Amino acid sequence: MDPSEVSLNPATLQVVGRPRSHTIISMASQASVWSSVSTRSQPRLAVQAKQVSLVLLNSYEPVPILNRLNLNVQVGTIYGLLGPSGCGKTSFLRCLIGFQSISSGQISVFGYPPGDERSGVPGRGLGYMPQDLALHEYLTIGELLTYYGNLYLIDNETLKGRIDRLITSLDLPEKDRLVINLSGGQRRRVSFALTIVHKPRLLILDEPTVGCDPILRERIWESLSHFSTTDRITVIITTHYIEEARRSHRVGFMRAGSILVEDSPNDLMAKMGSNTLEKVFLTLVLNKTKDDVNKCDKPRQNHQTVHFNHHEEAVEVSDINECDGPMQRPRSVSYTSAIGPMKYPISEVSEINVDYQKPIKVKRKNLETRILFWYYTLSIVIQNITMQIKRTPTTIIVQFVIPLITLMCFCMFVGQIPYDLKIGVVNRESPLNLSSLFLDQVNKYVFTQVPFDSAEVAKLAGKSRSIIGWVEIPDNFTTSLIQRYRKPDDFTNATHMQSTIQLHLDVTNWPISITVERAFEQAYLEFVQKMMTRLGGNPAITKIPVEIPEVIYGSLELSDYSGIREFVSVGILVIISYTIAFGTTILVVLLEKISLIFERNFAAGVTTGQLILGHLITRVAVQSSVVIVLFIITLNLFEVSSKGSFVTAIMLLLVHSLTGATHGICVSAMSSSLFMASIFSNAVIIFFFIIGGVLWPYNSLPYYLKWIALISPICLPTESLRAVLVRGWSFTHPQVLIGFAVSLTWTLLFLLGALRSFKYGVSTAKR
Ligand SMILES: Nc1ncnc2c1ncn2[C@@H]1O[C@H](COP(=O)(O)OP(=O)(O)OP(=O)(O)O)[C@@H](O)[C@H]1O
Repeated sequence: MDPSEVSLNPATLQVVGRPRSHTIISMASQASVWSSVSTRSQPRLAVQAKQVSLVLLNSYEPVPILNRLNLNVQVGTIYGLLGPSGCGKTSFLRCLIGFQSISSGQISVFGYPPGDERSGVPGRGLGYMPQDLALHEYLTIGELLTYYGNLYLIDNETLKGRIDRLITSLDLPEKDRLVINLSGGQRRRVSFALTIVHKPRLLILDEPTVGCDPILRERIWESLSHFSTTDRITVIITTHYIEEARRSHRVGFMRAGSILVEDSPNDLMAKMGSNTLEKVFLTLVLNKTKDDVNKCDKPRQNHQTVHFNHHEEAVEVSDINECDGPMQRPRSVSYTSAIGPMKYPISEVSEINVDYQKPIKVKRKNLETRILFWYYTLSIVIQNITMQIKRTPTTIIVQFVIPLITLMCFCMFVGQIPYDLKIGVVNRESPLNLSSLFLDQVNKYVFTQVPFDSAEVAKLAGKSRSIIGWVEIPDNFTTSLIQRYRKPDDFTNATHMQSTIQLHLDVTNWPISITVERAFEQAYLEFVQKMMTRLGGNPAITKIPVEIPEVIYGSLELSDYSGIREFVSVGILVIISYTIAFGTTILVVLLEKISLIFERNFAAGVTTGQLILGHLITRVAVQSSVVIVLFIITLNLFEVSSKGSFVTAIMLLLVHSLTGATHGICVSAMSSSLFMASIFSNAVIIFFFIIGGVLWPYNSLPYYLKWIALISPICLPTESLRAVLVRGWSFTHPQVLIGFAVSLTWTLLFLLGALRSFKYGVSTAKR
């Protein structure tokens, strides 16, 4: 029989499940109800796992995580999933919710496979409390509860009432307190409140009591008992506080990916001859094998009497099933809580739980309704992210200020002529000669001339880098130069040497040495023209006989250096708009992913597409303003041409930011830690920066690298932006279009990569 077809009415269950014998069942004891029911009728199962195996692929080899795991959880019971750290509890829960696909076996949740809409899991039928707190730190308690309440489609009035009741009964601070200002225990209570705000029919709690004080732990267990007893919520809970799991109706002990044994805590303790569940745990997990346990699992001979009184906080077990050996002794176990009565009765929480007696009905939604619902959820996600962005204005300021400072620094010095360079002068001629005329022409802004008596001393200064080089002028320079000019046919080697100015340079700094060479060439041209005038020659013959009467694109007014600035600054603009979007997206998305906020959202029924789109839309909205401001500053302050359409240029930069943001989401989806993401992203960005034609024309790249550069997300979009700005090409020009095409293609690829990686998690299940 399909478990989902069984009536969920607790009254029916009690009738069906009433034992024929003289078993006494306390009304509060669902444990005994279920142990009786299970022997007499086919119970309705909330969760059933049959022979479930999971193998994950890490970087080196397949890792078996779950191994033929079998587990049954009946509706309206608390199931304690116990086991040593790393035995696979969380992995199983993730499979159950549908976050992780299993390698083999079968799981059904309320009769359907995980992820099936009819089970309501993930979605409104599930309350999932992940191991981490998974809370947005910059939202208030009220905003968080409202966010999840809206996702679960609770109407405003009802939600308001529930939030108030949850705050009171879980003893939370006022609802406009930011989560970041809460204590650890308060955060855990908020996390618990988010899990139950929508009256789910299945609660999955992964170590909800870890790090909680005894009062809080008691409160959580009290709530769970109430939910299962009164409201027939099914609870699956993992915990390392083994003794507290005695309040479950059934516990399953896991080891190495499979369930060793499943039973009610009292039965287990009796069978194992132990008076604490912790001893059972140690015996099972450390010493015993499954066979040892099964030896004791003989048919029950005695009736069972269980008293479980919530109000007195005591459990008594007597006349326990008999078993061979040490298991035969009847035992009486009592568990008394040291906690006094709760400040707020749990019934205040329970008031919100009413309607999970019925299976979730999935109405056939038409396409239009589905699309509307999809956009409704997306809009809630966007509102939530926007609220967080508003709460952290410093991050927006940083997004503006850091690129602005970078760009300003870049434009302030890249392409500017170096100045105040100390150059040594060894002039062997007497003053008032042509050598002095030459030295007068050397640019005084660029060079400070430092006279030296001999070449040896100048060389020592050059070696110690107190000067960048020195000029040496021979003692007979003027006479030899005039002779060279007047009698070029009578030109000897000695004349050549005597009429030559020698420049000794440190050429390790390329821009500096180029500056020196150019400055001296310029000084020499000016010197020769002045000399011609003095000697009665025609200065016009000293001009270089090559002219550029017109330019196709660009301007000759730009000096060499400002030309470099114009070339590189366009690339820098592209890199900044890409990397800021890339970096901030990685930070935001990866932090949400590793703090399990994404998991909580998925569990609430938000899809990967909605989360990705929500982040993309908000990121690009913030990024647009950054890009526009930077672009305007670059154009106006730093001599960058803007011949083409402003709108086309901005559009190119925005599409480029979008590529950066999707790249960030893709890296976040594939990374499991910030460390891994930062290593990966730094490597990628530096690679793109170097081969993307930002610093130097990509045409100089070796042939095979050129092709890699051309298909990279930086190179062609940078060329397109240059084409728009410097040449004034329009949107329809093929070289501009190709920039858009490359950016959009990469955006699509990154999106697909992100969707795939988020879907399958960091590791892929091997079938
Ligand atoms: N993505 C992964 N790739 C490879 N191995 C993984 C991955 N995730 C978990 N594991 C391994 O799977 C095993 C089970 O992990 P899981 O988190 O399910 O254990 P657990 O029982 O919940 O532990 P704990 O009680 O400490 O939370 C561990 O050995 C863990 O190292």
